[in-house]
This record gives sequence, C-alpha cells and structure tokens, in this order.
Amino acid sequence: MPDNLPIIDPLPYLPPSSLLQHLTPLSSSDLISSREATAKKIHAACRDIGFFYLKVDAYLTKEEMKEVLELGREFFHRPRDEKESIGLEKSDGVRGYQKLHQNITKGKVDHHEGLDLYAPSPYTKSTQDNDDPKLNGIGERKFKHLDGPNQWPSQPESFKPKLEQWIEKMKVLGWAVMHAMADGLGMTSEEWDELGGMVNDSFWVMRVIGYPPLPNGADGISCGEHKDYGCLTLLHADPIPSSLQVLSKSNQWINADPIEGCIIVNIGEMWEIWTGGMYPSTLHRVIHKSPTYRVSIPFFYEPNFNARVRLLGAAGRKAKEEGIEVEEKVEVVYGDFLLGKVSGNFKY
Ligand SMILES: N=C(N)NCCCC[C@H](N)C(=O)O
Ligand SMILES: O=C(O)CCC(=O)C(=O)O
Ligand SMILES: [Fe+2]
Repeated sequence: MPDNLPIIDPLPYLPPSSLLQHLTPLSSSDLISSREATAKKIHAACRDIGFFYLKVDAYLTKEEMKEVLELGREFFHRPRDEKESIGLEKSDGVRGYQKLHQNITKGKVDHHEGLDLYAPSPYTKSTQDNDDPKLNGIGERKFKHLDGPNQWPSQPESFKPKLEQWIEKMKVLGWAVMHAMADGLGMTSEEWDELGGMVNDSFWVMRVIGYPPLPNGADGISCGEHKDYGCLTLLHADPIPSSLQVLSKSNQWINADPIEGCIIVNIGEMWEIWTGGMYPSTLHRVIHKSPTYRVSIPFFYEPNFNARVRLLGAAGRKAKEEGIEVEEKVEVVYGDFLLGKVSGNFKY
C-alpha cells in the first residue's frame, strides 16, 4: 500500500541552479510559505512513519534515473571473476564487491550481491581509487576497515562517471532534506548551523545491490530486517512491487513500492538519538520473489565521521510542544557507531 507513505516535495529547499528547468524564482514570502508546508509534512512523516517518497522529477531526469539502475544491472551480469577481482578483501574489507550470500543481517545470510562505495577514508582523506586491484596483491587485506580505496568496476565503462554524478546529486538532496527537517523541528538558524556542521562533510555510503529472485517456494529473505545507521537513506530501486517492506507502528509489514519520479527516503539511527526517539528509525526488509533480477541503489547520507550525536535542543522543545515523551540516549560518535556495524556485515 504505497499510498500509506506521504510524498514530500523538496523543491523549496533545493538550490534553484540545480533544477532541470529554469523556474521563476519565488518571492521571499512564497518561498517561506512553501518551505513551511514542506517542513511541516516532513516532520509528520518522520514522527509517524520514518519513511516517505521524495519527489525528484524537477531535479533528476527520467533518463538518468533509468541509466544508473541499468549500469548496476550490467555490472552484476559481468563474469564472476571480473566482479570478484574487486572483492572486499582487496581493499579494506568493506569497500568493493560482495558476492551472493556474503552479506549478513542479524546473523542470517542475505540473498543479494552488492557493491559498496564510501566517502574517502576518514583517516587519510585519500581520494585514490583502486582502479588496479592487482596493485593490492591477493590475500590479506592491507587496510583497516574504511581506510582503503574504493573499488570501481572498470566495466561498464560509464559506471564510474555516471555513479559519481549520482553521488553528487544525492549529496545535494540529502542536505536539502536535512534543512527541511531542521525547519520541521523549528530550529533557529544557529541550531541549523550546528546540525548542518555535523553533516556538511557527510561520510556517505552508496550501495549498488543486485537481488536475484528468491528460490521458488522458499520463504527466504533477500535482506533481513534492520534499521539504517545514519541520517537519511535515499533509495532508488527497480519498480518491482512488494519487495521492500516497512514495519508500520501497528506492527504490520507494508510495501514501499517505488513511484515514478520519486525516490524513497527513510531515516537512520542517528535521527533517533538526535530526537530522543521522536523520529524512530524504522525497521525494513527486502523479500524479492518476483522472477526479474532487482537492482537497488541506496545512498546513505550520513553525519560527518567525527560528529558527536546527542539529543538536540530543538527536538526536545518540539516533543514537549506535541506531548511526546523523549528519552535521552548516550552520545555516540558516528564513525565509531558505523565501525561497530560494518565489522559484522560480511562473511569473509
Ligand atoms: N548502511 C546501511 N544502513 N546498510 C544496511 C545494510 C543492510 C543491513 C546490514 N546487513 C546489517 O546487518 O545491518
Ligand atoms: O534494496 C532495498 O530496497 C533496500 C536495501 C536496504 O535496506 C539497505 O541496503 O539498507
Ligand atoms: Fe536499509
């Protein structure tokens, strides 16, 4: 029931120069009122569901949305040896290709293959890509988790430039949604500066995931139920119904089927801490049974690696205003939290 999830239009928060068509700039009072409408809707969505559709058709062309999924599909259809030549162990154990059944969620094996790319190392700020995996030799990995180079597929050739472009666009969207959320919480401009300062050097992650259909009749799981780790997940996926499922407040799995011209957004555990639970990070899973190969590209817009995350004053005020009880959780440093998660995600 995708119509259970609201559709949010981020337009008033996007830089006008990033839009596909030159729109007549809004007068400042129209801009304020359209921002208010977006911010209000986003607050309700985060409080009530933690999942929503983000309308992106004024920002991304149909062609580019189609193209990135096709490039993912082409990559997964490359020969096994070629894919495994950029396996995780050739870099830092978390960047690169994961073969089918290498991913684990809550101790159970998932049914997908994937390719993970991250912001440059938070330790060395290296921007070097591992274009020649042979340089790294074979066997023991040489880098500690997250400190290695990204491993981009060399085929299809346009994979890297097109997906790099996608990353840049997702970063702009992520920032716009964060800004709208700050307004939705009623932040002062100083408070937004402070929150913005925790995400302005996002330690982003992009996964390209390939889901073969689950074996016929099996009641397996393609990706086990989990919460995402950081701020915002911006998910673009093949329009296959009832694959991605979201646990509603009334404990029912509802389908989050893709809608044309939209991507799906959900919030991660850092928002749960920032808001003392007012914005809970929603459990979701993938059960992909239909006979086609499904590609999805989640982009995780995350805090800066060193961000210290704890209850935000504005969230406390908003919760009080709405009679919602919040629970102040212990402060976490995002990078430490992430390391704890990624080290348990794969079978090597
Ligand atoms: N960066 C994020 N959110 N990745 C989520 C990946 C899927 C769940 C993961 N295997 C787990 O066990 O958490
Ligand atoms: O493939 C999907 O639709 C969702 C994947 C997901 O939840 C994740 O990678 O965190
Ligand atoms: Fe997820």
